[in-house]
Parts: sequence; structure tokens; C-alpha cells
Amino acid sequence: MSKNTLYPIFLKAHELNFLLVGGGFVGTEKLSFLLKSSPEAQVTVVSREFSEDFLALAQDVENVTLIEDLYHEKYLGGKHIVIAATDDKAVNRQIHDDAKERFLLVNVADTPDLCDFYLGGIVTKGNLKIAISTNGKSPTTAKRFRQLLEEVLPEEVDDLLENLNAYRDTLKGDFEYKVKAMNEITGLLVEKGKA
Ligand SMILES: C[C@@]1(CC(=O)O)c2cc3[nH]c(cc4nc(cc5[nH]c(cc(n2)[C@H]1CCC(=O)O)[C@@](C)(CC(=O)O)[C@@H]5CCC(=O)O)C(CC(=O)O)=C4CCC(=O)O)c(CCC(=O)O)c3CC(=O)O
Ligand SMILES: NC(=O)C1=CN([C@@H]2O[C@H](COP(=O)(O)OP(=O)(O)OC[C@H]3O[C@@H](n4cnc5c(N)ncnc54)[C@H](O)[C@@H]3O)[C@@H](O)[C@H]2O)C=CC1
Repeated sequence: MSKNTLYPIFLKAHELNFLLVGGGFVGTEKLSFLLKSSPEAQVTVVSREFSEDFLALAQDVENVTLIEDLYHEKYLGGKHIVIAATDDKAVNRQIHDDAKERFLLVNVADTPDLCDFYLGGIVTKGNLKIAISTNGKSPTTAKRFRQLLEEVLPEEVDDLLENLNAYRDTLKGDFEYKVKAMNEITGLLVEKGKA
């Protein structure tokens, strides 16, 4: 069994500049999940041509800029994160190499070995966000777990978070005291036999 050493982080996508190359089937899938979680993500998309589905998703989104062109390294300027989703392996590799040269984080959708990070299945319930990865082994399983959790997690988990946040704000005392109080009140969540 291969080791799972991935480290998930939660990006403020609206404060980062993304470059997506490829406005076809996979580009549509990647952008739709990015926008589902982060509707204000700043994304520039460069593609030789855009599919109808892609245009339907992206052309009216203010924070998404479409550029009809072949990939060129100049498009990496000012970007933090790059996603390569063309159907040309050589172009995808070029994007990867150019991005690495600039120390940018890069995802090559069709080649896990060339990814600095994977996009995951994402569940959002208000302030709660859960990201799911299968270490690249089975994206469809990540999707299934996402669907399962979307169904079983009640919308009320967000009320719980809001209430706990309000309680936290009422706590007087030093840091140590607050940690203790928050641990006590949330302890019920993990106590066996209690829901
Ligand atoms: C490594 C990774 C890199 C990356 O793209 O980041 C990657 C790679 C590949 N995906 C492929 C195919 C499919 N991907 C999906 C779906 C999703 N793929 C996503 C992520 C990832 N996909 C990363 C790993 C995530 C992890 O660690 O688990 C999700 C979770 C997130 C997202 O896309 O935003 C999103 C579900 C979101 C949701 O529903 O919530 C479906 C299912 C469907 O669409 O119904 C299929 C078709 C079925 C199949 O082939 O399995 C192929 C084969 C291509 C080929 O054969 O040509 C490769 C390449 C390879 O594995 O070699
Ligand atoms: N990670 C994933 O979730 C999946 C990955 N794939 C893989 O992803 C790749 C892309 O497949 P699709 O999106 O289905 O192809 P597609 O043909 O629908 O889209 C490719 C897009 O790339 C653009 N393009 C091609 N060369 C370009 C260049 N030099 N500069 C700018 N844009 C360029 C095309 O205009 C087109 O819009 C395939 O290699 C496929 O195996 C496929 C399914 C799922």
C-alpha cells in the first residue's frame, strides 16, 4: 500500500489568481467544482477554443476571464496556482515545467504524477467544509463520499458552529481556560454512544 502523505489546506480562492488552461470537458469539470466551493475565485482561462458547456458555466461570471489563445508561458505572470486541462499531453507537461520553474503550484488533471496538489471532493454545510481525497486512486469514490456526506450531514451543523462561536465569544479568562471550556462543551460530540 502506498503512503498517504498529502496535506490538505483551505485556500482563500478569492484572494488568489488561478490560471486554467483548457476550456473543454475536463476544464469545465474542474472550474465548476472550484466555483461551487469558491464562487469568487479569481480565474483566468486560456484555451484554443471553448466548449458550449464551458461557456455556459463561465462566460457570465465576473471573476472569470476567458482568453481564446494557445497556451503561452506569459499567461503564468501574476498567477499563484495553475491547472492544466488540455487534451495535449505535451502542452500539459510544458505548462507543468513552466509553472515549476516559477515555483507555482500546479495540477495536471490527467497526470497525477505531475500534480503538486489534487482537487478533492468537497462538502460544504455553512461554515463547515470537508475535503475528500483518495490519494489519486479513485476520484469517483471521492465523488461518492462527497454525495454521501452531503446527504447525511444535517444543515443544523452550521447552527451548532454558530452557537459554539457565540459561546466562545462570551468566555472570559485566559487562553488555557478557554481551551478547557471549549473542549468540555464540544466533548459530547465525540463521546461514544451519544449523538
Ligand atoms: C488525481 C486527480 C487530479 C486532479 O484532477 O486534481 C484526478 C485525476 C483523474 N480523474 C480522472 C477521471 C475522473 N475524475 C472524476 C471526478 C473528479 N476528479 C477529481 C479529482 C481528481 N482527479 C484528482 C484526485 C482526487 C483524489 O485524490 O481522489 C474530483 C474529486 C475533484 C474535481 O475534479 O474537482 C472530481 C469529483 C468531484 C465531486 O463530484 O465532488 C470522475 C468522475 C465523474 O466525473 O463522475 C472521473 C471519471 C471516472 C474515472 O476515470 O475514474 C482521471 C482519468 C482520466 C482518463 O482516464 O483519461 C484522472 C487521471 C488519473 O487518475 O490518472
Ligand atoms: N482529471 C480528470 O478529472 C480527467 C482527466 N481527463 C484527461 O484530461 C485531458 C483533457 O480531456 P478533455 O477535457 O476531455 O478534452 P477536450 O477536448 O474536451 O478539451 C481540451 C481543451 O484544451 C484546449 N487546448 C488544446 N490544446 C491547447 C493549447 N495548446 N493551448 C490552449 N488550449 C488548448 C482545447 O481547445 C479544448 O478546449 C485528457 O487527456 C483526458 O485523458 C479526462 C477525464 C477526467
